[in-house]
Amino acid sequence: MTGLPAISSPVTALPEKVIAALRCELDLTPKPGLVDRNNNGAHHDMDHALFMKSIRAITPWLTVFEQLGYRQAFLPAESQLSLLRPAGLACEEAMFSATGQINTHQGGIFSLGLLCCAAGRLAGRKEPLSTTALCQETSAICQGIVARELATGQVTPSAGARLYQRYSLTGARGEAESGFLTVRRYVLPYWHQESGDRQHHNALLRLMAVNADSNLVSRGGIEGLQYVRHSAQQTLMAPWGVAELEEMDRHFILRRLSPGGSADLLAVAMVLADFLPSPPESAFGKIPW
Ligand SMILES: CC(C)(COP(=O)(O)OP(=O)(O)OC[C@H]1O[C@@H](n2cnc3c(N)ncnc32)[C@H](O)[C@@H]1O)[C@@H](O)C(=O)NCCC(=O)NCCS
Ligand SMILES: Nc1ncnc2c1ncn2[C@@H]1O[C@H](COP(=O)(O)OP(=O)(O)OP(=O)(O)O)[C@@H](O)[C@H]1O
Repeated sequence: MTGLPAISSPVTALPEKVIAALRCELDLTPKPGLVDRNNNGAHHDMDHALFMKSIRAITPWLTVFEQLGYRQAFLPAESQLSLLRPAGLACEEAMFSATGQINTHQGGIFSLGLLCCAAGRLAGRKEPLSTTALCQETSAICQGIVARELATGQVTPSAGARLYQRYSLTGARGEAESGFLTVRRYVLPYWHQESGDRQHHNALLRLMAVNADSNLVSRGGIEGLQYVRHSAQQTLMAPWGVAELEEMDRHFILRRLSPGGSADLLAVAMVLADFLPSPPESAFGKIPW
């Protein structure tokens, strides 16, 4: 698949929610080591404007992923990935051509593209969209991907495959195959503890504290990953705010560390959190009269 195929209107709200999440992740500022409105984090080849271009290039493909899922909803989940992949690769190509071959969103396209496809499959079978259903469907689509593409070493040599062989890191594939377990276990249960930007900063810190982010290892080795995890854990253990995040940003930039995998999972969390039930009114300390 090269050019964009003819597409009709989206059948679910997922493509729209994904675009909103990508924009929200990008605009969230400060973000340690990552591109945001203040700076380019640990990156020399990309900035906020380039990310915006990348989001525009990705946008039409999200409906393609959703519609592939919708039309193939009754095919077994295990046959879906190979049918989705040509569109995923074409979307990556559109991103690379919009950014002058800079990798702004490869991980994001993979994780969020799968969620769009999962939503399409659920809608095609007239099943309601929920956090659990979307995660289960994504996991079903990706069953066996780590064993097939990383464990056998058959995948074309990618950063992810090398890191699996050396450190058993399963990266974006492992997260998707687990049905985004890191997000479900470490982020969503705490989503309504905060609101506004602080809600998203809290989620990003929680992700950085636990995520086996292969980006960090390919840039800074296992020590780089440990440094980021430790730094996020320490920040969460004391009162924190923008000043602490800016301090982390300075340290990550000095060490050239960019938690790109956690940025991708933050966007995944934003999409999934939209399906969480609203918190009970008492959670906002409402006076009962
Ligand atoms: C799986 C992909 C992304 C391969 O990449 P690679 O081997 O380099 O994997 P790896 O996991 O190391 O990193 C890729 C990107 O994922 C993100 N990432 C890294 N670690 C994590 C993590 N723990 N959790 C989530 N995302 C992560 C980062 O942004 C990183 O740049 C991919 O290019 C691919 O298979 N593309 C084909 C298109 C496709 O199948 N699309 C399907 C859905 S549309
Ligand atoms: N705001 C963000 N800033 C930086 N990276 C992000 C951001 N949001 C998501 N990412 C993710 O981080 C990944 C880019 O990371 P990185 O630049 O380390 O990868 P690379 O280009 O493969 O490696 P390198 O730059 O070391 O050659 C993208 O695939 C993207 O999905």
